[in-house]
Amino acid sequence: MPSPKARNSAGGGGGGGSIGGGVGGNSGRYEFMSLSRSAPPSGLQRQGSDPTTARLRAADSPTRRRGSGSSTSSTGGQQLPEEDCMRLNPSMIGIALSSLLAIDLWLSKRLGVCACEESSWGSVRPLMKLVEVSGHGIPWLVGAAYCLYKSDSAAGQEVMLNLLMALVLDLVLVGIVKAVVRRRRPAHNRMDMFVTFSVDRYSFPSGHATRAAMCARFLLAHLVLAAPLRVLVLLWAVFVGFSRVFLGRHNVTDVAFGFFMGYCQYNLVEALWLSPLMLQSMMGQLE
Ligand SMILES: CC(C)=CCC/C(C)=C/COP(=O)(O)O
Repeated sequence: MPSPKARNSAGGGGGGGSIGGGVGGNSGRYEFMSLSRSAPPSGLQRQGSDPTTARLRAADSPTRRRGSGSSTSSTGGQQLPEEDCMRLNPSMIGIALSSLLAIDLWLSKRLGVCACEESSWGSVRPLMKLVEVSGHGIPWLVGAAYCLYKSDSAAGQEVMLNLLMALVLDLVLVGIVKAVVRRRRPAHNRMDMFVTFSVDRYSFPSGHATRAAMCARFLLAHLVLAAPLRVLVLLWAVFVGFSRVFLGRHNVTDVAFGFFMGYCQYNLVEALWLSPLMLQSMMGQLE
C-alpha cells in the first residue's frame, strides 16, 4: 500500500498539484491520458514505484482485471496483485478524510468565537470557562466521593461508587486515546485550562465531551429526576461540548468523537457494574 505521503506527491506530480486534481477536472484527465500514452506494455513494475499510476491503470483497464479470474492478473509475464486493482477505494477514502479534516479545521476556527478576549464573543469567555469547570474531572470526582461518603443507603453508595469508577475509567481511556492519536489542540487555543494532565496538550478526543456524554447517561439512568431536570442534564452535556469549540480548545471532530466515546463508555460502565455482592466479596478479600 502506498503511504498517504507517496500518494499525495504522486497526485501532485501528475498535473493536478492537489488532492482534488487527481479525481476530476482537467488535471484528472491529463493524468489519465498521459498514463495511457507513456506506459510501456510491460511497465507494471514501474507502476509499483508510482502508486497513482498503478491505481489509474487498474481503474482504466477492467478487462485486464476481469480476464484473470484469480487473485492475480498476468500481463506480459508480470503478476499484478489483485490488491493493486483495489487501490482506488483507499484513495477515495483518503480524499474524503482530507476534505473532512479541512472542513473540520475551517469550521472549528470560525466557531472559536470565545478563544480569547479579543474574539467576536470574547466577552462571554468567562461564562464559557464556567461551563468548562462544570465538565472538568476534579469537581466530578470530588462530588461523587462526597456523595458516596454522605450517602446512608446501600443503593446510593452503589450508584456513587460506580460513578467514581466510571469517572476514573473515563480519564484512563481518554488519556490512552489522546496519547495514541496525539492531535494538537487548535492553534487559536490558549492553554489556560484549570488543572490538566500532560496528555491534555492533545485534543482528540475532548475529555469534557466524553465525560459530559457518559455522566449525562449515567445520571439519566440512575437518578430519579423530574422531566425538566432530565432536559437540563441533556442541555448541559450538549453545551459542555459546544463550549469546547467556542473556547477554541477543540476541533469539532474532537467533540463529536468525544460524545460518541462517552456514550459508548457508559455501556462499558454498565457491563462492569460493581454490585453490592461483588463489593462485599472484594472487601472480604481485603480483610
Ligand atoms: C486533572 C483531572 C482529574 C482531569 C483533567 C480533566 C481535563 C483537563 C480534561 C481535558 O478535557 P478536554 O480534552 O476536553 O480539554
